[in-house]
Formats: sequence, C-alpha cells, structure tokens
Amino acid sequence: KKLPDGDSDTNKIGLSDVVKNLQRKNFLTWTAELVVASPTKTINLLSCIITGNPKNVEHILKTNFENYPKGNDFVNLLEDFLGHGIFNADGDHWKLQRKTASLEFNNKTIRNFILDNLDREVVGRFLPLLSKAAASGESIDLQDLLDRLAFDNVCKVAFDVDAARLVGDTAEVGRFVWAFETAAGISIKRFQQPRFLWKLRRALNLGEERRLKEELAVVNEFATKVVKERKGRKREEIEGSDDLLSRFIAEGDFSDEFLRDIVISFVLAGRDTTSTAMAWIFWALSTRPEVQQKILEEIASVRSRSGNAGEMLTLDELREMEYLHAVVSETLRLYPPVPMQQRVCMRDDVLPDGTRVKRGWSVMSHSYAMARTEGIWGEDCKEFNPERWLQNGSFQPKNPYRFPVFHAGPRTCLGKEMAYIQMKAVVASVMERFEIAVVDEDGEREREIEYLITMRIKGGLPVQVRTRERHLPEERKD
Ligand code: HEM
Repeated sequence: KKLPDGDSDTNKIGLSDVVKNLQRKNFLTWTAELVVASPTKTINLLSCIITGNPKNVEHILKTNFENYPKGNDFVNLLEDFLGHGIFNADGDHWKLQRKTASLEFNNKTIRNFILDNLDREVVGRFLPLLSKAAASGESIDLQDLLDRLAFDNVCKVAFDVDAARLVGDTAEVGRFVWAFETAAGISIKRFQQPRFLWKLRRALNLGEERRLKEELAVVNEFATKVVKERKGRKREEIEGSDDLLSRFIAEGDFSDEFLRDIVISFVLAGRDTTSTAMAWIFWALSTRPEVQQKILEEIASVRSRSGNAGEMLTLDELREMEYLHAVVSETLRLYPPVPMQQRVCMRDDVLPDGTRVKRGWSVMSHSYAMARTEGIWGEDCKEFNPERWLQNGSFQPKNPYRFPVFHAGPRTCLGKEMAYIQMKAVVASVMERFEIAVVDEDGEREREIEYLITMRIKGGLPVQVRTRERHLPEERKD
C-alpha cells in the first residue's frame, strides 16, 4: 500500500542514527534539527513520534486529547514524589484537581497575593543581594539566585510557607527545602535511566533510590504537617487566605494525602520553569543594549503616567508593559523552559499530516524545534526579535499550537499568568537598578543547554552587577 506523505515510515530514524548522533549531540538540539528538516515536521524515532507540526500538536493536545494522556510510564516515574497530584495525574483524578485549581488561578485575589509576595521577596531579599554583588564586584550565579527566588515564590503561593531559599534556609523549613530539591533531582534523573534500573535499585533500596526514599519521607512529613495545621485553623481564617492550599481546603472535602500531592505538584511545576525562563531573559538581554533601552523607556513611561515612585511596579503597570511582554515571550519562544512534552497514544491513530501512531507509542511535541521553523515564524525564525509579537505597539498573542510553550488545550499550564507577572516584575526591578553583564560572554555565542525536562543554562549564568542610576517620577521622589 502506498504510504501517504508524512507517514511515520517516511521519516523514520533508525537505531544506528540514534547511536551515532547521541554520542556527539545533545538530544534536544539533534531532534530539533531532524524535525525542522523533515518535510512534514514530524519524525519517527524508534517508535516515538516527535512533531513540530502545529496541526499535529493541536490534534494531540486538544482535538484527540482523550487519546493522548501522560500515560503510566511518565506517571510511574514521578509517582513516589508527586503521588497523583495534578501534574502527575490522568483521567478523573486530573479532572477534579484541574477544576478546583482553575477556579483558584482565575480568582482575582490571587494576582495581588502573588505580587505582594514578590514585593517582599524581590525588594527585601533579591535586590539587596544584587546590591551586595555590585558593591563587592564579585560575580554571582544569577541562574542559581533566580532558582531560589522562584522556589520561595511558589511555596508562598502553593501553601503560604516561607522557604527562605534566598536568605539561606531557615532552621524550620530548611530540611524540607533541601529534601525537596534532592528528591526532585533524583526523581527527574530517572528519566535518563532504563526503567528496570531505577526500579531494581528502588526494590533493593540502593544508592540514589534509597536517598530518594529518605528525602521523600522528610518532604511528606513536612507537607502533611502543614496540611493538618491549616485544616485545624478557623473557617473564616481559611476562607480569607489566598494560598492554594487554603483555597482547596475552603472549596472541598479533600483528604490530607490529596492536598499534600497537589501542593507538591504545584511547587515542582512552578519553580524551575520560571527561574530558567528568567535566566534566559537576562542572558538574551546582555548582548542587546537596544532592547534594554526600550525596556527602560517603557518603565519610565508607565511610571511617569502613574506617578509611581515606589519600589515595585503595580499589577496595572506591569500589564501596560507590552514591549516587556514581547521580550519575555520572544525569549520563551527561542528558549522554552519545557522544550518537549510527552504523551502516550492509547489507540492507533493517524495525525493530521498522515503520520500513523500505534497504541503504546510515545508522542512528543517539540517547542524548541517549532521556534526554529520558517513555516511557522518566517525567515528570521532564529533571530531574537521581540517586534514579531507587536502590532502598533500592542502585544499580539499567537496561536498556542504554534507556540505550545505553556502547553495548550485542556492541560494548558495553570501558572502562565503567575509566571508572566513574576518574570516581568523581576526583570523590570532589576533593570531599573542594575546593569547585568554576563561573565565570559562571547558575543552572540549560544550557551550550552542542559536538558532534563527543563532546558537550563549549562554551568549556570555567572554575571557581574553594576548599579544603574534610577529615574523616578519627580513629583513623588521623596
Ligand atoms: C515560564 C514558566 C512556566 C512554563 C514555561 C510552564 C510550562 C508548562 C508546561 C509546558 C506544562 C505542561 C506540562 C506537561 O503536561 O507535559 C505546564 C503545566 C503546568 N504548570 Fe506550568 N509553566 C510555567 C510556570 C508555572 C507556574 C509558575 C505554575 C504555578 C505554580 C505552573 C503550574 C502548572 C501546573 C499546575 C501544570 C499542570 C496542568 C495540568 O496538567 O492540568 N506553571 N506548565
């Protein structure tokens, strides 16, 4: 039988290609090259379909959503850590959590809660650390500081706990924070190993698996204690609190275990994603003075319109900053924090480009490759060009199936708005006060990528910080 164009047999990558190329290349960039070069933008890599074709992405994430769950392999990997929290659940279990969580994320009060927390964290902790670095002249790892900042923020929003990672862990939660980071690291490393290996180590309680078990006991004990304590508070107090744990308790009769799992899922989903994105933004800006200048002009303009001479911009002012929104989006496009997203096929299917998918095969959408596809973004797709997001100065959102950086369809990221608020607030606050110079920066040279679920800058982001003179609106200066 003649195969239709784009049939999985046409763009098949064999085992010998895999072995030859993986020795030399990073999996993410190698598969991106293959996807971009494929006529249908879809490849079949040892019965794993990888696609950068927007029509296929829409089919997988929305049109035929029920046929493409996360699947047991994915869920099993993270189950010890996340249980069946929203990020690691399928079917009814996922639906129930999604419903309540969407309600809460769309609740207006959460935005103010996010910004108030950010205000304390950024003004009280983050900026002073940068001032110290500016005074001493020593270089600092900005990616690491941003990791700490994002961890603190997401813990506050998820369960109103101050993890205090930016100021050194406090005695009470320090053990939890350390255990969480270690457990996340070991759990994620499972993705790199053959399944039987980590399962065997787990069964025999050996090495990292043993460590994981110990650290998870600490994480679970701490989270359960917080859940129980919160449930024990007065009803009015719970109802008046904006963190997600309190909101879930106020909304329904959920078990301690369920609440613990969802909270841990939120912390995992919100920490490295946002910090990685911010690190790439500062890296991208460091070689683009003209983009920095435009952001500074935009900050000056919103401040002069509102007369705000305060430490932080307000939510409305951040919202007005459409150029900064475009800069953040352009960085996310080229450096998507979650560059590939995996699903599993439940029943044999044919994708819109003709690719056949068999039951049990993995299917991955490749945001990193899509950003580098001329058919989606035009000839300048590899350039950093924030203007592509703007029309007459207004930000124009793109079709999410062409830009699935926050996923798309029923499982779209719930923290997108929170992430944008955070990224814009941090970038604006830093840029107003400091010049950030990336150390060992080699002009436009790309940084090496470290890819393990999120796409991080390999080796961190060493920077030197210099103080910049601020220009606040005159009338409110004192
Ligand atoms: C720049 C920052 C972020 C990016 C790029 C991002 C991206 C994503 C992506 C790609 C997914 C889908 C993952 C998958 O199912 O394979 C996702 C899901 C999710 N994200 Fe985000 N995320 C970001 C920040 C956040 C934040 C700050 C939170 C909130 C605390 C958050 C909460 C979630 C949750 C709860 C899900 C699961 C949704 C579901 O399965 O129904 N994310 N995110």
